Amino acid sequence: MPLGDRAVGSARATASAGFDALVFLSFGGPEQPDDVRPFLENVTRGRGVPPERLDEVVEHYLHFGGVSPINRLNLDMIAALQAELRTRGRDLPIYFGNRNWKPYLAEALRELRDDGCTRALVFPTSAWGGYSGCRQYHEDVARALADVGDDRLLLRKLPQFSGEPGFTAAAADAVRRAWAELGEGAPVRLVFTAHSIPVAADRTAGPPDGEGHLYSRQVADAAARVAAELGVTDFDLVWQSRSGPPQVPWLEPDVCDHLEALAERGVGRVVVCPIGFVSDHLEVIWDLDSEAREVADRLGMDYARAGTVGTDPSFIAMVADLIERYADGGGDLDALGCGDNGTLCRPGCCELPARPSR
Ligand SMILES: CC1=C(CCC(=O)O)c2cc3nc(cc4[nH]c(cc5[nH]c(cc1n2)c(C)c5CCC(=O)O)c(CCC(=O)O)c4C)C(CCC(=O)O)=C3C
Ligand SMILES: [Fe+2]
Repeated sequence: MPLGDRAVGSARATASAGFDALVFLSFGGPEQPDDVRPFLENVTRGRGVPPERLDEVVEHYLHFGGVSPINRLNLDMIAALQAELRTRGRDLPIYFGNRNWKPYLAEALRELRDDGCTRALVFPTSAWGGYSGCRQYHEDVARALADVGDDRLLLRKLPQFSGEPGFTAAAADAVRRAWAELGEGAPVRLVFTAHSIPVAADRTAGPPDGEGHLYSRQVADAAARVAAELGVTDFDLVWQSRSGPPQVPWLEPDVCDHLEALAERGVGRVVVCPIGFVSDHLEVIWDLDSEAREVADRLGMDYARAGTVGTDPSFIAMVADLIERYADGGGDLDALGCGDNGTLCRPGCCELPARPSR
């Protein structure tokens, strides 16, 4: 741009830096039994997930009629967010797009472009850094843009939000409700859980000049902040839903193994808080409400699962705050996870480690 144009005035520069749409970017999930296999193939392409594991996961989805709750839950969040933005006088249109299933991100981009929008903020439904939680969403944006092939589009991904007080406040409220379900009685052990990832992927999570382990550090920080809000000093952090070949190490302990260990130590009551996920999607309702609950029942433990933040007003307000911080072109563009058109927040950030051969 010629210097003369730049000197026209900051007012114009600010106005032109504003955003005219929001893209709500999520994981996606099947809507009917026939979707399950192709969906899982999308998720695991090139990832070395053993076929036996996929067969098991197919069964989990079929147990719920081949329908993941994730799309409906995302639409609920979108409705709540739209309402919140409206009450703030910010009527940004919201477009819904996914990584692994319909509606795909590229469809959302075509739709917003056809509606005359060119500059969109992207809210990803992951709070975390790391390859799966952050970098892969940048890759989704880059791939969808290449697919749509319209170089007028600007997509700015919002940063990782695991450190936002509204996120942990909403999770703390959900733990309080789960506690209330158990009622008075013996002490209750508080157990946080998040999606396991390969140990090697955790090691490379974060900027390459940092200490790595960004994902597990963020999860541990968020858990500690929720516990602090509840006045709990002694709690556990465990992992769930591991896949991949058994000889590849993933973050441990697994939630079910941990319940066994707690029972051996005489713990009789637990609240499990799925801090790693924003909605009650399949990995929550299967792995925690079916598998882990069954283990707890067998061990004679009282078990309550805290809700996810979902449409909790303090979580939705946090998302709206985040959007407003960036909507007029402001906000910290160096914040971890923030990037334009699929550009990584740091070069080499959250590298996907080479997969060990079987
Ligand atoms: C860190 C993380 C998040 C949290 C951040 C975020 O929210 O993005 C997350 C979320 C989710 N994971 C989900 C589902 C699945 N994840 C899988 C596989 C994997 N997840 C991984 C990591 C994560 N996953 C990894 C390292 C793999 C191995 C394959 C690979 O390297 O990519 C598989 C394949 C089968 C299996 O092996 O389990 C499925 C079906 C659903 C949707 C559930 C629904 O349908 O309701 C959601 C929200
Ligand atoms: Fe996953």
